[in-house]
Amino acid sequence: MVDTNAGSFFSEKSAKIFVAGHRGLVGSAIVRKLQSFGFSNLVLRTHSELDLTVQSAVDAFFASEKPKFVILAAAKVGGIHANNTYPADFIAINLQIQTNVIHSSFAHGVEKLLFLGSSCIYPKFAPQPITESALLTGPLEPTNEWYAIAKIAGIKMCQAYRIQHNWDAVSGMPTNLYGPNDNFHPENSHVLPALIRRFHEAKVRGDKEVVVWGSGSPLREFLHVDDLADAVVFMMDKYSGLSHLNVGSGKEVSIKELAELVKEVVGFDGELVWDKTKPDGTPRKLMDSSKLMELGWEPKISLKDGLVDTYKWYLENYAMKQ
Ligand SMILES: NC(=O)C1=CN([C@@H]2O[C@H](COP(=O)(O)OP(=O)(O)OC[C@H]3O[C@@H](n4cnc5c(N)ncnc54)[C@H](OP(=O)(O)O)[C@@H]3O)[C@@H](O)[C@H]2O)C=CC1
Ligand SMILES: C[C@H]1O[C@H](OP(=O)(O)OP(=O)(O)OC[C@H]2O[C@@H](n3cnc4c(=O)[nH]c(N)nc43)[C@H](O)[C@@H]2O)[C@@H](O)[C@@H](O)C1=O
Repeated sequence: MVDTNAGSFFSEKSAKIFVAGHRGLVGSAIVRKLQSFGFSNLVLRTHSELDLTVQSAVDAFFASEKPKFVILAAAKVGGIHANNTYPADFIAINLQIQTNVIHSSFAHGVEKLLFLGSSCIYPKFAPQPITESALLTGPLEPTNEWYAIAKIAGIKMCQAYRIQHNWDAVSGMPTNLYGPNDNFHPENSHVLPALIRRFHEAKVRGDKEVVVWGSGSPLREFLHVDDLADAVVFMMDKYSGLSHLNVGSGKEVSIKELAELVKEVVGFDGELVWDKTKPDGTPRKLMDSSKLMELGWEPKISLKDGLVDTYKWYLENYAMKQ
């Protein structure tokens, strides 16, 4: 279902847009993309200025700012270890943030909201490539089911408000993302930034080997965050329907292939050692993003180019400060 309201976003470059989570990997890329298109009235709040888990503060913010559009890129986010270690945080914080932001957006007259979920919403053994219709057809991957349940609730909340109130809330489900402003924490980050940092630090120290988690056999689909930001702005303009939409590159690599590529880009010339005591997680999660692609969006940045760009960003902005 595609609504007739679609297509007006680009004609409203001075409309007030609240980008929640604007300092994160995704939020910062969305801000860059909106600014590059000439959107000039962005409302931004850091976590310490506005804690989105506090319902009264969120409601007061919407009552006074009254944004016209909302892009929800604030969440408790992390890789396989963080999801597996802090399940209470992942379910509770995400349910709180998204419930507060979605409800207050509706209550204070926001015209359109875009919610971001993740490919982990799908069953662990969903048929590949995964279509939107695979949602709620089987058990989830245990390492991230708490986060996935919160994200599924977010999709359903957007759908419920559309059905009951005819309100324009849409959901995008990105695949594994990477790029500038990623989280490079050694344990809590996702695989790609974790490996950039580990290979870089090993190169600097002159180590002979680098430890990589799991068996190396899981397959993952990676998308550069600038492509995701392009999809988000595209959806704000062109999409207004009940179904969530997958946002992926359509290309997958094994973790072993990824590790070899990061090793090459960073210039580490030692060996890889696999720590099989660490979980592999989902064996494969390639999404079918044809619904979004048929509307006219396409990814542009290859994994190799994106990795080179992200390692450059890491060297200039992160490694320098350690
Ligand atoms: N990274 C990925 O690979 C993927 C991400 N996504 C989705 O994209 C969205 C953004 O993720 P990403 O950019 O990677 O995450 P980041 O951790 O990089 O950024 C999250 C942002 O949310 C803010 N935030 C967290 N808690 C609160 C709070 N209580 N109040 C206000 N702000 C808060 C953070 O602020 P602060 O840092 O100050 O706490 C930060 O700016 C999420 O919905 C995520 O599920 C989906 C698929 C893959
Ligand atoms: C986006 C997605 O991200 C999470 O799911 P995930 O795809 O499993 O994420 P990941 O990037 O952490 O791991 C991918 C693979 O890579 C392997 N791996 C090797 N070495 C390291 C390593 O050093 N760090 C990490 N994190 N993983 C490593 C790791 O063992 C796994 O096999 C969800 O929890 C959830 O947040 C979500 O939606």
